[in-house]
Amino acid sequence: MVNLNMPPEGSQEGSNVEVRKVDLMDDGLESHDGSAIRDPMMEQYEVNHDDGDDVDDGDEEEKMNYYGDTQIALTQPAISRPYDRPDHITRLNLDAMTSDWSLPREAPKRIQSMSSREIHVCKYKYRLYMIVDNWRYILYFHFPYRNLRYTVFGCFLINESFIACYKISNVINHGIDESAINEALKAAEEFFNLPHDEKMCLFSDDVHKPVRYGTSLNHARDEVFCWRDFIKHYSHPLPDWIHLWPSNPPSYRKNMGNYAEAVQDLQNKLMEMIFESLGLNPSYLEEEVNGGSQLLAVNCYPACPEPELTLGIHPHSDYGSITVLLQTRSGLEFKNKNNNWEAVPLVEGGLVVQLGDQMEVLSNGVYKSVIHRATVNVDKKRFSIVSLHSFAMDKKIGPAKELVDDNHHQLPKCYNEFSFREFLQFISNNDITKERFLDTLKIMK
Ligand SMILES: O=C(O)CCC(=O)C(=O)O
Ligand SMILES: [Fe+2]
Repeated sequence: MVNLNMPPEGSQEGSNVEVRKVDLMDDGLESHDGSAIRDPMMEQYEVNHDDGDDVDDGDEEEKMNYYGDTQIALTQPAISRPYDRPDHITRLNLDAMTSDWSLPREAPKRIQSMSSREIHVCKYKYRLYMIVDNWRYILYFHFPYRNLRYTVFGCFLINESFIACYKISNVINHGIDESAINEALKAAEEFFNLPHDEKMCLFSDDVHKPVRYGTSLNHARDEVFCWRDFIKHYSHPLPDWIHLWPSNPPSYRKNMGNYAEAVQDLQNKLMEMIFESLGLNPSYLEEEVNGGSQLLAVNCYPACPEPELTLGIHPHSDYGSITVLLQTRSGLEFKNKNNNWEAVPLVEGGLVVQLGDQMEVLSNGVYKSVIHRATVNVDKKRFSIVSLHSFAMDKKIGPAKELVDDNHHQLPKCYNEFSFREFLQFISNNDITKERFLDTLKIMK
């Protein structure tokens, strides 16, 4: 078997996605001539068998394979089926994308002047700042909101075991009922169990559609599809969108709606804390935060016979302010400070919170949006419900003026402003696995 995990020739950490031709004959399997060896493990995933020819001849059946609900078909043209790969196969560099964790210039004066351990009594009771190695660690204690316990760690919020798990957070005691979580997950599972044709009624590759079912990031452009199905829909304010959501399974709207509202409430609290941690007023942009957009991405990652050859979702950062993620099993990974992939541990009842591009821009680079990806596993399906929060579609977000000091060249403005609509425009026209939207906003000085 060809080792597809070998780095492509000439590739290096820091480069964007690399694609290369792979000599499929090396694996000793006949390639795509209609007599390919079929792996019985794979067989069980496939409903829409193709006709065995190797060209995209427009066969209706083959087109269905691309987007079929049995996910082996979703990634069929890409990297997951050695017996079925066309000769011109391309593959993902699973290490694609690097994070720039450095502060844009020097830390803001207010941060510089803090001693390395300083306890503040603030709205949320005690806050402990620790500045280590130019990194800002902020821990909150005794947060009164239904006993929420978490840690703000660098750019991420984590639970109290911040050594084991850094730069991304699991929030516990978040106040969202276990039953709301379980019912939302049940609705997700039932939705993905629906017949293929029914789900395909919602299929679209138009990223502007308020409700859409699909796979991958950009169906029209992606050379390699992800090993996932998703249903995405706007969710806030709920009455504006819920009537567009799937009407089947019958409990979907109610269960997913309850969860969406609870997470929206949680994000309001989290945003207050994050602003406060930046030295801004907790009610900074309050109206815009409350009136912003919430997009639920409900993901299903089926078991994958060759998980090391594919990904559930390509490396990317989220466009918004914060993302609140519920996962049924581990699989989420993020790029750490050393540019290595690190798994986010599964914390029972916990919600993962990570910061997105809008927060990096708004904080003028003090906080960084996290590059993350989802892996898949060999024998178990995984679900995630990802609540992507952002400011309103046309609200331009730039660095907070309190965090910019152009006059004294202490902390120049490091990013141009952008709106959510501009991000959508970008992903419609570009392959975001090759170019990071955020990089287009950086002001080089
Ligand atoms: O499912 C996951 O763990 C990651 C999903 C994700 O990053 C996204 O939907 O933006
Ligand atoms: Fe994401």
